[in-house]
Formats: sequence, C-alpha cells, structure tokens
Amino acid sequence: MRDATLCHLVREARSASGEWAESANDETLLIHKKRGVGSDQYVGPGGKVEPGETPRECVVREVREEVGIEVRDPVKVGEFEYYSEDWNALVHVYRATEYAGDPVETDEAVPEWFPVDDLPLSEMWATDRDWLPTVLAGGTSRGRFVYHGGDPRLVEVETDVPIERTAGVDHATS
Ligand SMILES: Nc1ncnc2c1[nH]c(=O)n2[C@H]1C[C@H](O)[C@@H](COP(=O)(O)OP(=O)(O)OP(=O)(O)O)O1
Repeated sequence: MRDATLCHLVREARSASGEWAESANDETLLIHKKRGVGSDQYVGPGGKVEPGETPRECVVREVREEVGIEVRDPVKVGEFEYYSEDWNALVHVYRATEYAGDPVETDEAVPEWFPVDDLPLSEMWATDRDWLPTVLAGGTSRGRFVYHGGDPRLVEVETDVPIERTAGVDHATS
C-alpha cells in the first residue's frame, strides 16, 4: 500500500478592516487538481510519499510543488486507508496554520480559499464530508474507505481519536 499525504491549511478569515474575524469564518486552502488521483475535484494539496522521505517531508514538498507556498507547522491529525480498483493508499492527513508566500497556480493545481463552513463538498471526494469538518475544526480522524467505480462502497470513520503525532515525522517510508 502506497503512503500519501494531504495538507489542510486553515487561516483565520479577516474582516474588511483586516482584523481577525470570528473563528467560524476560518478558511481552508483547497486546490482544483489538474492531474493525478482525484483530478478535476477540489482536494487538499498533497501527494505520494517518495522513497526515503517521511510523510511530513512529503506534505511540505507537495504543498510547495502544487501551490508554491512553504507550510511551516504541519501537524498530523488523521489518517485513512483508501482502496479502489486501481489505487490503494495510506493517506496521512495534516493540518497547518502557518505558511510563507502566497498560493499560486501551477501546472498541477489551481488554489482557492473556502470558508470552512461552506466547502464545495459536491465537487470533492464523497467521503471528505465524513471527516474533513472535524479535522478543520482541530479534531482528529481515522478512517477506511473502499471505493468502486468512483463511489464509496465502504465508509468507516472514527473522529477525535488519538493520532500518533510523531508518525511520519521520524520514520521514513520504505
Ligand atoms: N479518498 C480520498 N479522499 C481524499 N483524498 C484522497 C483520497 N484518496 C487519495 O489517494 N487521496 C489523496 C492523497 C493524495 O494527496 C492524492 C493521491 O496522490 P497523487 O495526487 O496521485 O500523488 P501526486 O504525487 O501528487 O501525483 P503525481 O505527482 O504522481 O501526479 O490523493
């Protein structure tokens, strides 16, 4: 099973005067993906973990490659097993709030900020709605999703579960 990552960057929305708004108005950065698994949907930036890198190193690299920013504080907040006819993955989910630079379009992705309470769920993975709101709100999640023909056939989700935060920090994948 291949290791992969997702990064969900959350920023506190600003009012017109530039003041921090209520946390309910937080926003998260999604990408409209141009290629790869889940293309033509809105997803979090991320990708396959390369041999010799840790999932945390992967998520920093993939965010840099896909939207051109440096994420500073990714924290592992979830993981899920994904199974389909042609791709299986253990997906390590990270949440971050600090970054440097401004998101830019690349040949892989078009970045777009969305209010955390108004996600384009109909244009996202069907199972995102089962775990992503919890993660965006600062919780944790663990899951197992079996897809067939692009639709989820088995969905197992636990939220607010202990996540080994060091997982993927110190242990490079094979
Ligand atoms: N079920 C589900 N929900 C949300 N996100 C995902 C899944 N299954 C998945 O595999 N994913 C995510 C995990 C990764 O971010 C990508 C899969 O990796 P991919 O984008 O193909 O890898 P890259 O390295 O970015 O692609 P290429 O560079 O090889 O084009 O999907």
